[in-house]
Amino acid sequence: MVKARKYVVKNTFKGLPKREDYEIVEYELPALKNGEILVKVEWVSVDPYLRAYNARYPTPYDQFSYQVGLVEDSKDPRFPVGTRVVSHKGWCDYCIIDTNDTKSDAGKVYKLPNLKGLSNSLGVGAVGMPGATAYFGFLEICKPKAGETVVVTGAAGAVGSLVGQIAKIKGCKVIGFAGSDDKVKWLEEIGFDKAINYKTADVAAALKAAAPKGVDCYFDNVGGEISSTIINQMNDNGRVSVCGAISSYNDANLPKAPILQPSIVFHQLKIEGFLVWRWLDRQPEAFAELIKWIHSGQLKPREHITEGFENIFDAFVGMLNGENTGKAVVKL
Ligand SMILES: NC(=O)C1=CN([C@@H]2O[C@H](COP(=O)(O)OP(=O)(O)OC[C@H]3O[C@@H](n4cnc5c(N)ncnc54)[C@H](OP(=O)(O)O)[C@@H]3O)[C@@H](O)[C@H]2O)C=CC1
Ligand SMILES: CCCCCC(=O)/C=C/[C@H]1[C@H](O)CC(=O)[C@@H]1CCCCCCC(=O)O
Repeated sequence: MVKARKYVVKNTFKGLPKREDYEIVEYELPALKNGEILVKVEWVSVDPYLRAYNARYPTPYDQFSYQVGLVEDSKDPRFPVGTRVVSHKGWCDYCIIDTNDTKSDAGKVYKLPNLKGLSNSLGVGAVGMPGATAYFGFLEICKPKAGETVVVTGAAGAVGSLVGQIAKIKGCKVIGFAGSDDKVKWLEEIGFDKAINYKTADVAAALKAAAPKGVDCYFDNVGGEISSTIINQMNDNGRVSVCGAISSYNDANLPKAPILQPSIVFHQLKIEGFLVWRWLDRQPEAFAELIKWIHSGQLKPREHITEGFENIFDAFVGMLNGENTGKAVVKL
């Protein structure tokens, strides 16, 4: 018998999630049935959607999330012992996965792509859901052209830092907004043409100075007032990819932001939201390209690593508070 631990969400969050909203449950895993695998979890992801989706699920529920793990026992010949898998089984140290389970909206378990020597943690980051989000959400919706000006918010995070670097690969001028001077410094080191600390700058004036000819593409990770300010500086036929709205995930009531309709109409903007699942069947294409760019040095994924099962909650809240530069992951 294998003893396992998992985080159970006990409460619907109010504001920033609190430790007492979670309980760590220890239990014994049952024997494997046909079509099941036993996985020792190695990397767990903490992501903004864990906060954003909380109100949709009646409590208690097991904290879902992406994870990378090693198959230690198997009753499915497609996943032999020793295989590394990516699943959405969440914050736990051991789990049993039904390989045919399609219940999770986040998709079925799959084999970790061949990362050709890169860290397996990238399976929940640059070569996982956040990587696919940056790749498809930017390229398919913004359809950037070389020479265009691209703005990214949440620029030093998992998705934003990849979007900015992909935009540079495509020959664009890239401006990023992030929440600290250290993040700004790193973004300029990895090739952003300009990075701006949105907590200390006059956002409208700083953007006007950085993009005097206006903005062609905006990849929106945060929503709220800063997004309205950016959209109000867009050029004719500009494209906005709305990826998320982390500035409001802890708010019970949505904050007000300046009106956008005049800019949308006069500049004939296209504003489109997306969920990365739209391109699930094309995920291997994104992963192959992202791995190639990382190996060639054109894409530098950074990770903010927390160690230990007991520290997953702190890593989650830390990410919501902006402590991460790059992808926030937990090593078990
Ligand atoms: N549509 C889709 O399919 C998907 C959407 N997403 C969305 O993409 C966005 C980025 O996710 P991800 O890259 O994983 O997370 P990040 O790695 O970017 O981590 C979250 C970051 O958000 C920033 N942040 C926190 N509060 C605020 C605030 N009030 N205003 C502005 N920024 C804030 C912090 O950076 P800072 O220090 O700069 O404030 C923090 O580091 C999220 O909105 C997420 O929900 C992610 C995956 C898929
Ligand atoms: C305004 C809220 C926007 C939230 C955007 C966001 O971060 C979305 C993330 C999803 C992404 O499209 C693909 C995912 O895996 C994320 C959602 C996962 C849903 C979990 C469902 C739980 C389950 O069925 O097990």
